Amino acid sequence: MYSDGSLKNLFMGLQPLLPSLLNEAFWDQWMGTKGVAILKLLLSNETLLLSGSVFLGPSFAQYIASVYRSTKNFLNNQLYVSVEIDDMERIHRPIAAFISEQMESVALKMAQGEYDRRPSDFGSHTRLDRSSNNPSIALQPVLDHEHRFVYKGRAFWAIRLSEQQSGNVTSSGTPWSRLFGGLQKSSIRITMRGRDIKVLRGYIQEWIDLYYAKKDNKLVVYKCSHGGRPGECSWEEKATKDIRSFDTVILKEGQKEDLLQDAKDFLDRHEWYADRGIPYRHGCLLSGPPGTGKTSIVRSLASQLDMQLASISLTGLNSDEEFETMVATAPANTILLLEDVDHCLKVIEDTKGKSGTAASPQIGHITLPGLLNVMDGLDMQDGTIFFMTCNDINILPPVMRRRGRIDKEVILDYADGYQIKTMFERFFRQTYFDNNNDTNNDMTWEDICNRVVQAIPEGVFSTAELQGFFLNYTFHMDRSKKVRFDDLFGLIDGFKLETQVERQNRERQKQKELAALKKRATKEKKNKKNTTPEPTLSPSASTCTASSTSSYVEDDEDETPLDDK
Ligand SMILES: Nc1ncnc2c1ncn2[C@@H]1O[C@H](COP(=O)(O)OP(=O)(O)OP(=O)(O)O)[C@@H](O)[C@H]1O
Repeated sequence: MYSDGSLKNLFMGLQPLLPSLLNEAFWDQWMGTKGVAILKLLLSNETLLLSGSVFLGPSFAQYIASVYRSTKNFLNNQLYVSVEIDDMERIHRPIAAFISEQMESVALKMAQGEYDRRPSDFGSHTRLDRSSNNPSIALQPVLDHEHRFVYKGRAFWAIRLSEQQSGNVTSSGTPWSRLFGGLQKSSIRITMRGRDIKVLRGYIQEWIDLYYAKKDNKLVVYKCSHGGRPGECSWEEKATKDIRSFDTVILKEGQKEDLLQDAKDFLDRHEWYADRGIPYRHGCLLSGPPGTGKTSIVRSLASQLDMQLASISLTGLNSDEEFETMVATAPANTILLLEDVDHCLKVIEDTKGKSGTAASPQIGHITLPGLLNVMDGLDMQDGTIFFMTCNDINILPPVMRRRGRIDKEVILDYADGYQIKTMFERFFRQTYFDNNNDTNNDMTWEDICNRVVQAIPEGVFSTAELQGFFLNYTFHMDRSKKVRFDDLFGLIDGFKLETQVERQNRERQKQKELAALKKRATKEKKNKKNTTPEPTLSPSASTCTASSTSSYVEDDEDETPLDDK
């Protein structure tokens, strides 16, 4: 499209040659007299001309097309610069969002509609003015159709290339992963007039920055998506969440402030680590019953530290190598979150004996030595903070909790009096007491709080359970249009019973999931054993011995720990 004018110039340049082409002496010179005689015979004999056209015509047409293509490419290379971005690249999403935005100011006859994943105020000036919460549509160029748009007075051409057309780029996702994952490769090519590709790079970087600027005050959650084969995985931006304010996470007194200070101290000590040659990474372990705020505090900490969150599911990984790659390529400025490690270690415990390779216990496909290696931080980017969460800390082998692997351990247990009171205040004080004259007549706020703390036993309910209970009560108050906390005290016994039943159900569900995971892991090991004559242990695995997860012993136990910190 953008070389048509240049081709015309080329043909104009060839015009002066025409008289020579009509002169027989010119062809004599090129083909010799015999060649010209044969050509004349062919052209004067109708049968030969016809059969020649039928058999040679298509090849000739193909030849002409390929000459056209190479001329076009030649001219493009001289006059235009292009950047092609594979859809597996992390920058693909921001660029696609920017192009989608441009499509709204281009006269399109046809476009591909897709779910609008742009930040909420991205391109708001052209977006449909909608008050509905229904999903909205974004327009993308149709595959293999080029579109011209103008940005800051410069013309750009964008094309989404299909699998067949985008042969030029490769990325972390290889064709194999697409083949096995059923994914079609595609890419975006951006073209601009000019000779210096750095200028185009500057513009594209601007579009990416624009995309992320819209996400300020948001928490971006990245998750890894897996290809079909080990090592084939990449980080994907999964969600953009509102920032969770620090005040809304209610831990035991001083706990969250302590966690925040710990992370800040670490981030301030880059040089300190470098001077001592210690991997600049920081491991934190949060343990406690379900619903005590482990995930919530990590999210909130990420926002407090102006960082994003990258979450890895250990059971979804295909191999130690994949785990290392994920950690090494985690998006910049993110906290790594490994949730429910105890859950994964239970799978290790149950499947390792059956494989006959006790030295290589596995979590799905990753081994305990693999996990420990990653925790040691050699593959981690400088400045990585990772959080592990677990419900039962006793399942974790001591070697995993060693200093230098885990630098900070915090137990988030069932709610104490402080948490009950703080949460109660957050839910009710302003809306149902301070701003409401109808409230409990003769009782002061302190009276009400004291009664609540006395009625709800400490160390029995998780903060998530309390949240559910209080939330229901606000609905009840709103419905009945009455604010009488007396009712609340009467509901506490029922709440205890309900909680008990819910916990039993949750436990049953967890056991089911665990059994399914173990079954999958054992089956995969069996399959592996049948297809591989002798399982090879990774170098890390061969240096380790284990008789049980909890008594896991490592050769390098005498490594210098971080105790001198
Ligand atoms: N300490 C807390 N402060 C405020 N909200 C909390 C707290 N604990 C739990 N919640 C609320 O309960 C829900 C679940 O919390 P969260 O996922 O953080 O718990 P968790 O400890 O990570 O649970 P699990 O062990 O099951 O992963 C969230 O909606 C969260 O807002």
